[in-house]
Amino acid sequence: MQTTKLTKNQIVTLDIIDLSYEGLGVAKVDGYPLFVENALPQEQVEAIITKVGRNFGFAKTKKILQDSPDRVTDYDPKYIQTGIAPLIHWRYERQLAFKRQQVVNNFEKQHLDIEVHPTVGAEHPLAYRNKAQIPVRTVKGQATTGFFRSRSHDLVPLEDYLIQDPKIDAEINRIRDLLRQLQIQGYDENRNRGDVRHIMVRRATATGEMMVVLVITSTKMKHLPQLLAAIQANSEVTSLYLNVNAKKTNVILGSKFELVAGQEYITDEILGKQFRISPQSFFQVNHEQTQKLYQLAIDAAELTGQETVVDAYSGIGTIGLSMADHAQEVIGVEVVKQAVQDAQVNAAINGIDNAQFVVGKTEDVLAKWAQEQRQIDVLVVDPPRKGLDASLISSIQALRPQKIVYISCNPATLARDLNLLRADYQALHTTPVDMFPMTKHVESVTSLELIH
Ligand SMILES: C[S@@+](CC[C@H](N)C(=O)[O-])C[C@H]1O[C@@H](n2cnc3c(N)ncnc32)[C@H](O)[C@@H]1O
Repeated sequence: MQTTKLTKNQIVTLDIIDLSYEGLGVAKVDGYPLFVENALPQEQVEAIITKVGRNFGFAKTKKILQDSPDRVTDYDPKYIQTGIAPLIHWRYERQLAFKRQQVVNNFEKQHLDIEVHPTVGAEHPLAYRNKAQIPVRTVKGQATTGFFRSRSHDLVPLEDYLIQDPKIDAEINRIRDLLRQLQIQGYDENRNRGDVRHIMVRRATATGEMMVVLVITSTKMKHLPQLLAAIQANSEVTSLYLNVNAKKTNVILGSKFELVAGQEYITDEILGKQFRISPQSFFQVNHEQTQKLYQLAIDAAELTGQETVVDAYSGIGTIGLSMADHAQEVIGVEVVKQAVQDAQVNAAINGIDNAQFVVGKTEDVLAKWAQEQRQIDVLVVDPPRKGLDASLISSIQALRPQKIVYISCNPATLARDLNLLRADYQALHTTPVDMFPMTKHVESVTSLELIH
């Protein structure tokens, strides 16, 4: 609670004592926490207060009075302002230690005593993202691409997105130029008007195949045939889709994808296997780090060839299919139907005949299997940020797989779930893997064993 009278726009001198999980510097004024943009631990900054809340406030650095020895100085502040790379001003080794510490802090909150290994860092912490969803707006009369300033919908024009595959950047810039030549307008969200809302591009790192999805407000827009023909003129675009989203909403994609040209999918390669990816399907965004993450999951499963492995939240089947050679059988469970169809095709193109994939919610499917008293030896879970459903924990306790491999993109829900499982499962260790360098996101693999 605020005891000192701080006010918005007040200039204060702050000693930064920590970094929040959001990547903001933490300072305290008479015990009142302030979260400070562009400030690092060990720094002293002059800052302007931007928001004063009941229990905490926000501030923005105006001047650094004392630098952290770990500060990186040669960066463009746009990458912090847009949230593209909120940790870019911190030495990469410090980012890795910070991510490990996030896991440790969350485990401590749940009184969990689990060994946390050092974060597995990336050799290429920039230019790694294989997927982009870039907003298109009209700025000064012409279609413009970029990123929104954090917590706003003000477009910051960009040409270099720093953490994206540069070939994706080039394609976005090329399409933006085509929009300008054809005088096609970007979306105006206040009036729900304009033609092109977003450009989504995915590029398979191993094969170079590129998928472009143009998100438009209506297929009746002017010059659409010319635009589509010009996009296809780049031979690297092997798949071109239209997605119509006419609604006044922040959701990027409409529900229907229409293939305009090329193949329905792009194909990437992970740990020597081919994976076809449809536009609706989840696919890990960092190719280099995904292979490390999956290898850790395979190692944690300690398969002998005899096991029934369940790959829950299986996406296009990447993890299950990477384990299939070492297991008796693999069953994937995934809620997105198109992703399950991709997974089935992926099993076939890799000549894998001991893997099947089921459409459904993991919590529903495993509840049914628990009732049927099915035998599962190894359960791999890779849920979204909200973690495991409470009912899934009960099903796991009924099914009692010998091993669980928990891949998590949110250490808070990971710690919550490990705590719920602790009576039945011992967590052996957790390894954070830096899937999203320069950002605050923390991915990890935890290995658990049934307590008999
Ligand atoms: C973090 S991704 C992991 C996908 C895959 N394991 C991989 O490495 O590419 C989570 C996946 O879970 C799916 N999903 C979300 N909620 C689900 C649920 N309740 N049951 C099954 N799948 C779900 C999403 O569609 C997504 O494909």
